[in-house]
Amino acid sequence: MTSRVDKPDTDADEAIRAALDQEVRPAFVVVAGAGSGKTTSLVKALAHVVAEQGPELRARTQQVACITYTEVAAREIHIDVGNDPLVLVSTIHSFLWTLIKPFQADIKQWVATHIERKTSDLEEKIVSYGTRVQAKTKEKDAAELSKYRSQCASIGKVPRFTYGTGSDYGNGILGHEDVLTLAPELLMTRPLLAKIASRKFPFIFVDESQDTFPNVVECLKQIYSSSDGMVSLGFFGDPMQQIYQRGAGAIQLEEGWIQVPKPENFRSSDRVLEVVNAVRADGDSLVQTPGRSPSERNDGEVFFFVLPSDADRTINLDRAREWLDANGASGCWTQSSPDDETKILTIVHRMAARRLGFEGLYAAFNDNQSRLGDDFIEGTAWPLRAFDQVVLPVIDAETGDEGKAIEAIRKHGVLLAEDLPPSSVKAALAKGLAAACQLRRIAREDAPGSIGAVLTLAVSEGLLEPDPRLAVFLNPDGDHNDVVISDSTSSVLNDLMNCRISEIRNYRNYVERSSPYSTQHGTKGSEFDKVLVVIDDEEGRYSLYSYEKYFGLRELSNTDRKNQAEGLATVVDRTRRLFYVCVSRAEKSLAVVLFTADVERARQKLQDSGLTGSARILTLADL
Ligand SMILES: Nc1ncnc2c1ncn2[C@@H]1O[C@H](COP(=O)(O)OP(=O)(O)OP(=O)(O)O)[C@@H](O)[C@H]1O
Repeated sequence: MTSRVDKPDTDADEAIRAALDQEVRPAFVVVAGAGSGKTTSLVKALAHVVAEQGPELRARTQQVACITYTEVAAREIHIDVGNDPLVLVSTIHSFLWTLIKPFQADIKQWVATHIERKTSDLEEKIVSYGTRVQAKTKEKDAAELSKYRSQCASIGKVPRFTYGTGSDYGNGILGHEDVLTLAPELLMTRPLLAKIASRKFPFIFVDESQDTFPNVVECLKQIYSSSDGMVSLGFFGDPMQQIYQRGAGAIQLEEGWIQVPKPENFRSSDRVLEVVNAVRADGDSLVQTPGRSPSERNDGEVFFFVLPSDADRTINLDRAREWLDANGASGCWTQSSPDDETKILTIVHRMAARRLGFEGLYAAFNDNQSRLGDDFIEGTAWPLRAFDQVVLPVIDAETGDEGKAIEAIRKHGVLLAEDLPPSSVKAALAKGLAAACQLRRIAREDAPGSIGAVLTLAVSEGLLEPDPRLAVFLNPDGDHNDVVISDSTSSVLNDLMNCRISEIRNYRNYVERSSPYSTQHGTKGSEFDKVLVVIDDEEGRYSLYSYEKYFGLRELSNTDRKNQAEGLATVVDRTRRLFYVCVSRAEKSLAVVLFTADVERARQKLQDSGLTGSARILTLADL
């Protein structure tokens, strides 16, 4: 087991263990700030259950469930507990699917009702057409209606539903979104299912609970309450770090639940912690105390830069980094090696996209009025999954590691499917390797449109079993012809096809943190020695975030005021939370660079805001 398990115990760890060891197990909620060791406490709790109750749980073929937000986080936690199969660490989607997949009849019924609802909604729309409805819209609606009717006719014949990323009901495939709606609905309405789930998983822990969907939280509560004290349910989260729009935020405690505080911050130096607390003061005003022992504490350092948002941004950002090199106490801020300890956090925007070479991709997702634009910024857009799963592993295999390419094709394609007769394997392999060579050639040439070329080739040669939405886009009359995609999704896919393949790699490097740049979203849960947060609203193009509004440099819109009056999350709340996540990633040193039109006004506002603590605020004149 790794060092997270060996970290010294806190009061919280003792309180959690006491809760886990009770005969009638209470639910508990660990609510604490950034760097307080929530994930560490979760890992210690898992290790405790394995050590104390492992043999009993194994004998009853029960498992300990741990739900995390990403597959990367799931892998890390599983390693922490020695990859013990007793512990099932998974994302929300796959955990929910594990719970419901045996109940195929219930799933089929849900799907039938779901399609019926969509059909009747559309029928209603069609009968109430006004005189101004265009022929194109009528044609589109009629085509959609016939697809729904065809889906309805097919589902009776589906032997078993499986789970992919996008749905194709007629072919028995449920998508991510379906599982997120269907599983909570089944667990809430069928008491037997919740009971069975509680028997299988007597311990259920949720990390990053603030970003878990509210209906999932409700169904976990249902599993807990249906178990009569046999299930231990624990949430580990921080409402201030909720950065996904659909997250639950704070978990409401029910009667008899225990709230476990963790008041310390073990991550950040004193100066950084001062800013972390200042940013939080306007939110829920939770104040953290330094958690490290006096011998391990250090002052650290924080700098704020206010620079003009003109054409010289990139040059001036470099000047700020050079200034930090020369004047900061913590060494080099300018190296661009992936191993370097400086992390540069920017929000995904056109400027970063231009600088890092994925501007076309950025435009495809953000200029088509599609919800996929938000997913792109958050790093979760489904059309890009095919690249992680197959296209990039196959292209990367050029260096001689053909094994990884074959493994990816076997897992995500149809060419090397498990049921392939042994006599056909050799020919299929040869076909796959030839297609892989072609993919690499297209990638090397990297022409505009190479994304469309690689996807079309990977699908037609069976290297990739596409998401049904991508499949119907590429081949409207193919196997997934009943799948409906919206106009905005079609526009995104159209523009995506025209991009260069290198843009995907540049974007991936960026969101996956392997370049010195990271997205402000993708950095959640991580920590770095030195953090540079780059803030640039780019003329206020986003609706979700605005640092200018957050710092009081731009007026709130009428919608913002309306949201505020109704007690809904505003752009300022969302930006504060994102900023909190960013500044709290720093262990030793933090620098914040704000690009803005009126430097002097911004400098003054920052000064008055109290957010900068005792940090220096510098402008171009100081560099
Ligand atoms: N009890 C402890 N004693 C000393 N160091 C600790 C302790 N618990 C955690 N740490 C260290 O503090 C840092 C933050 O821990 P961890 O990632 O678990 O916090 P977190 O609350 O989950 O963070 P965040 O919410 O910001 O992602 C890590 O470097 C971890 O090793």
